Amino acid sequence: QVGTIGSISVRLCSNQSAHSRKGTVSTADRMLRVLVDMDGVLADFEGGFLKKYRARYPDEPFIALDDRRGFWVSLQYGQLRSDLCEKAISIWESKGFFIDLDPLPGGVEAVKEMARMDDTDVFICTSPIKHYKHCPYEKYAWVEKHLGCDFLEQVILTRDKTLIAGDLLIDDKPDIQGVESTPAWEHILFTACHNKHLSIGASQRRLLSWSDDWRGILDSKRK
Ligand SMILES: Cc1cn([C@H]2C[C@H](OP(=O)(O)O)[C@@H](CO)O2)c(=O)[nH]c1=O
Ligand SMILES: [Mg+2]
Repeated sequence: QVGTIGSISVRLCSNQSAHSRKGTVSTADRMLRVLVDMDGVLADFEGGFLKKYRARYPDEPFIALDDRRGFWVSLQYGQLRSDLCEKAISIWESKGFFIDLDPLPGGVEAVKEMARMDDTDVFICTSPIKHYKHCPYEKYAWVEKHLGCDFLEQVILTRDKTLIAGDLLIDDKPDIQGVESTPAWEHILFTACHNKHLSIGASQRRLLSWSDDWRGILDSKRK
């Protein structure tokens, strides 16, 4: 089905939910629930940022991906030169930034495979930036573009991931905090340019990339 919103033509999805595809609410307790982060895990935020920053500010210094340290891009740019903090922010606040992000290798395929697995529910759990003019819309549009419109059912937008109950959260942010001090999920740190040098606690697990053994990590949580 095709419809229009203003001048934008959109495909209309069926109303079928994940539950009607995979079972009923009463079986939900034996389903493995996997929460997959978006930026830095499925979508190449860091690569997309650097490409657009260099195109917009060709005469300004930049930080090569290999030299990135710390989760917040604007913090490291601000340390390089204080006015570069605002310039960095201007990139991801611009129209088109989030929708244009390239998929990270293997991510889309892995999430599609998870969704097809028995006893497995997969959700994309992502935080929008507070400059909301483009980002929330474009995050949904990215999911539709790369995973298909049925996958829009699986999108969770939240600034506080500790409130979301799941068995696993695969996320590139090293410290995930919020109002819930004991989140239900185990955080699997997805390796990214900004976190690869970090030493993590003995009990924390990493996923080095989507070529790493994500199926083994899911199996380790099955009851
Ligand atoms: C500002 C900033 C945002 N982000 C991502 C993380 C969040 O998406 P996600 O939850 O999908 O990883 C989103 C809002 O902060 O943008 C970075 O990865 N690095 C940054 O420096
Ligand atoms: Mg992320």
